[in-house]
Amino acid sequence: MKQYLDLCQRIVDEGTWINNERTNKRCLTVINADLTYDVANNQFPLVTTRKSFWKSAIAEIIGYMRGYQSAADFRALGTKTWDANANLNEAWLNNPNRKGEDDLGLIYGALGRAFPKPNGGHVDLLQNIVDDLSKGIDNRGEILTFLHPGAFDLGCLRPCMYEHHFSLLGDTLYLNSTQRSCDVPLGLNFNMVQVYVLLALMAQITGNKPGKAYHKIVNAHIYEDQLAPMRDIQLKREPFPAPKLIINPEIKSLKDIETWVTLDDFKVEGYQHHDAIHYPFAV
Ligand SMILES: Nc1nc(=O)c2c([nH]1)NC[C@@H]1CN(c3ccc(C(=O)N[C@@H](CCC(=O)O)C(=O)O)cc3)CN21
Ligand SMILES: O=c1ccn([C@H]2C[C@H](O)[C@@H](COP(=O)(O)O)O2)c(=O)[nH]1
Repeated sequence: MKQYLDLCQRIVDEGTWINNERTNKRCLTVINADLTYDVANNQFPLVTTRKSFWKSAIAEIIGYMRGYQSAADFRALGTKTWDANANLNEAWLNNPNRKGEDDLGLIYGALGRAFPKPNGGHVDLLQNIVDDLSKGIDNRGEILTFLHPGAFDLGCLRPCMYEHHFSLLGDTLYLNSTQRSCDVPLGLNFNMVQVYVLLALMAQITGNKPGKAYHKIVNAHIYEDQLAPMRDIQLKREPFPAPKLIINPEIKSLKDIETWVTLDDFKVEGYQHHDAIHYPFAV
């Protein structure tokens, strides 16, 4: 939590105003931030200085692991966070590749579960990584990438957290996740949870112990209409201790995640938080 608040404060104190053409909003921006999550000791990085809707964050990462490409599928799992990008984003609505209501196109897992090969066919990157890690193999390239520059016009949004690189030291699993663009008040609140859960789940289904997760952010920003609540409300609050995340131990394989897992398989214990703050969302 401290590292999150330090980043928010750094943006407020040292950020540069940058005009963002896509959203037509100005963003107070810094370049480069490195966050670390101690998954081994269950230090769940949940924001406590406002109420966090952590179940939505977990629904997103499960949807990415399943390769979802429809906002309706994300809603069925328990989050509405992709509705605006599917159905209110002007550029996407005018894109001839959009296949109708709720279509997100080739985003995140839709690529990671079927990455197109230059010579034809697809690779299921996630399945390959799970297979290797389950056998104790780390080929020093266990990389789940969602970034395909040739597919940018086939999806509603380029992936923000675009790469997850897994590493094994003995039977301890590590994760390095990279994010190109980060909406710190809204997106990061979710992305921290997702990096943590991805390492915890991957360790659990491959029979390894979770170690640390390292989260690199390149462009970290606060939109102009989010600045006042961040600076004058959220940053004035005292954080509470980190809660614990409990994952159903019956989740044992990627198939389990693909088939029966729901948000009821995740519980947070000891979550003390301040009141909700409703930040504006830039489409
Ligand atoms: N501008 C922008 N920021 C983002 O963080 C973002 C995007 N766009 N587009 C793609 C996804 C969608 N994400 C979202 C979308 C909505 C919320 C949001 O509204 N969060 C509220 C309530 C969530 C709920 O009730 O479930 C929050 O208070 O955190 C968060 C992340 C993250 N990503
Ligand atoms: O997981 C996510 C997804 C999106 N975001 C934010 C970062 C930006 O504010 C927008 C994406 O806009 P681009 O113009 O494509 O950079 O969404 C996030 O923080 N986390």
